[in-house]
Amino acid sequence: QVTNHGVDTSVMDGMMVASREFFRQPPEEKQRYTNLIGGERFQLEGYGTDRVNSSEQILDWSDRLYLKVEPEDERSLALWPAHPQTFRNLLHEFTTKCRVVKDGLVRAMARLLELDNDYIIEQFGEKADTYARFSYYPECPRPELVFGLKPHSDGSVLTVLMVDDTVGGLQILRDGVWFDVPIVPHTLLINIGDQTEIMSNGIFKSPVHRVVTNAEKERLSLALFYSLDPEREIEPATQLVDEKRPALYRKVKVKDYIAGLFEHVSQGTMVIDTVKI
Ligand SMILES: O=C(O)CCC(=O)C(=O)O
Ligand SMILES: [Fe+2]
Repeated sequence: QVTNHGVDTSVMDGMMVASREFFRQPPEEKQRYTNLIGGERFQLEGYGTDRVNSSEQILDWSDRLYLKVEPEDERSLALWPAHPQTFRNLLHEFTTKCRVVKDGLVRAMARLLELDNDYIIEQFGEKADTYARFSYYPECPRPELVFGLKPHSDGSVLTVLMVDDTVGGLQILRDGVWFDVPIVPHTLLINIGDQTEIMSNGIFKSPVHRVVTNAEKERLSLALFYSLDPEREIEPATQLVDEKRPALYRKVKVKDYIAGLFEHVSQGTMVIDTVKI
């Protein structure tokens, strides 16, 4: 959890208010930004649920808006809500500020690993992808039956997460036990993702987490997933591999890893297991 992050509270609050306003609109308004091309072919970006692969798949109790925010010249502005009017500017502001937070964090992580300060920054590459995922979890009449978001670890290098400051629901798995993540208003939660686990050769671990539903209250969160350039390959840093500690993960193309992630998330399995040696 970071507090002195430099992201203005007005931008944070504004972003939450604008997002809530977007999700509270009637379905036909939100459908303008649908993630189904021609009503059927799934694309990652846009409004809707995850890709549905089979009728057996267990869906999450949530509404999603997924937008690519970086590289900036790859934004699909047509999918960025035009209502409320403040939405686009706030998202631009929020991501600009969070980028600085992320840069500071990955430098600190590189130092902790005794790598070059800029080791992780350089791994990101010129065309590093950042996605924003807005998750809106409506009140759920039968919270014991369904997750807001199934157990998973993030496929990113790291995730910057802004959560509702009145309703909990995020839980993290530690030693086989689920713990509630406490809510501290105006902090940002930082989650280590699989790409850091791989680069650090397992020194950092990406935690498994989930969101439980709530019978009385809706909940909103915004996650920024910072990921390497999809065309690059990722592997443990050579400085962290030797005879005593061999590579624990094989080299993989980032794009393939992310594709695997969505496959596994829909089935409730862990993609990181596919690259473990
Ligand atoms: O809604 C939350 O608090 C968590 C969201 C999350 O874990 C994700 O989007 O990957
Ligand atoms: Fe997550």
